[in-house]
Amino acid sequence: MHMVIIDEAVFSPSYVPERLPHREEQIQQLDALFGGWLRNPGRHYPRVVLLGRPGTGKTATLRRFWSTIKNETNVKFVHINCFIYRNFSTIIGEIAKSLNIPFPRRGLSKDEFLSLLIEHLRERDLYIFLALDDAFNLSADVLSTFIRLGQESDRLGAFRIALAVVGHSDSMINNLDPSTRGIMGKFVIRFPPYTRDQIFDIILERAQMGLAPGAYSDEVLQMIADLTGAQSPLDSSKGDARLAIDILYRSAYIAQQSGRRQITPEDVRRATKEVLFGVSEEVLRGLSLHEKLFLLAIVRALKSTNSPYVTFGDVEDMYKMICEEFDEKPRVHTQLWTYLSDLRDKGIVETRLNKRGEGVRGRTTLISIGSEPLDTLEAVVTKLIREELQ
Ligand SMILES: Nc1ncnc2c1ncn2[C@@H]1O[C@H](COP(=O)(O)OP(=O)(O)OP(=O)(O)O)[C@@H](O)[C@H]1O
Repeated sequence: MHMVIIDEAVFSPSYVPERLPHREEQIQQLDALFGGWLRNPGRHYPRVVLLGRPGTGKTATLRRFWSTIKNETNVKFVHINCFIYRNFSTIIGEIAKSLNIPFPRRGLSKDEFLSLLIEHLRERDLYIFLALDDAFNLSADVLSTFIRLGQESDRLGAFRIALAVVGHSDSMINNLDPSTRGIMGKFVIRFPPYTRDQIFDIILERAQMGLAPGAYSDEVLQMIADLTGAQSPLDSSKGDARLAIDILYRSAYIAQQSGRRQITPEDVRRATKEVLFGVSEEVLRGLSLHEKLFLLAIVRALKSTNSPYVTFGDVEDMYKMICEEFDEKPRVHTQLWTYLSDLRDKGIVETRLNKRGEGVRGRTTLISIGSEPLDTLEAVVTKLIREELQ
């Protein structure tokens, strides 16, 4: 079998790459808030909230930042996954475990546990950089406890704790009582959803590290980037690098299992179908007759090429042929553009502008379908058209 994937490890969820493209600013902000304390800890309480939707690199950025610092310091990094550890006793237990502190499992009050922790830090002259990841899983009460712990840890002479709280949205902080909210106050670093171009850079680096040379083309990476990247920061469902990397890996796997050396657009469609919901038949049924004919034209035009994209012009030609086939009078050019934007809004097709556009009208908009194998889509759309014409 041809090896398409040459390094599985770079696709594992825990892998943190050397470079994190497009997160330079966030790393700098972390350094501004924590760098001084980490290199010479104790004199104040550094704290931050990292906010961004899933897959925007919050955890990776935190880990990358830490790895640039760790050798210079007597601080320990304690990372708590709050999806798994949700209540006070399991979190304090995890902290104790990662510091090798022998802790009684029960029998102490919350305050006694906290005092014991601070006491141990003082005795061993240790400091901790505590990351509460996915902290929206915690109750406001538990989250407040750890935010205040840092504030109060100087009772024994030094601020022994730095805190990073990670979440998806402002509501995690807004739900806290005003005085605790005040402690986190203005220390917020935001992680905007990755745009298509940014996702492209990220998966290109991953492909260079993990896939055989020649196994991937720019076009295939672009296709994944278009599917997963945000078109604007307001695009609320997109911008997830984890999803993009996952689709890349699955596409590579499918190519490899099929005994091919190269990932094809159809591999990407199959891979995407595994991780996203495909287009539902209900949505297709709701399209007008000519919108269905136009969609069928996109599908057929894509099938006739090996490229992930076709131009609007190609589709228009195909549409006219299909109208002839079904004995329908073609709709006018401008109407077709309306269909296209509707199909895009419904998530059935993606569009992008051809950067190397030759400037010929209709040749500059590229259309692709990433979420559904073309054969399935063609069969369903054809069936629906026939039903409607009967
Ligand atoms: N800028 C980047 N460069 C390279 N890889 C990245 C980048 N951002 C994220 N990734 C990768 O995407 C995946 C998800 O990133 P990460 O776990 O940091 O996201 P997150 O924002 O913490 O998500 P969640 O909120 O779901 O925990 C990881 O595999 C990570 O390595």
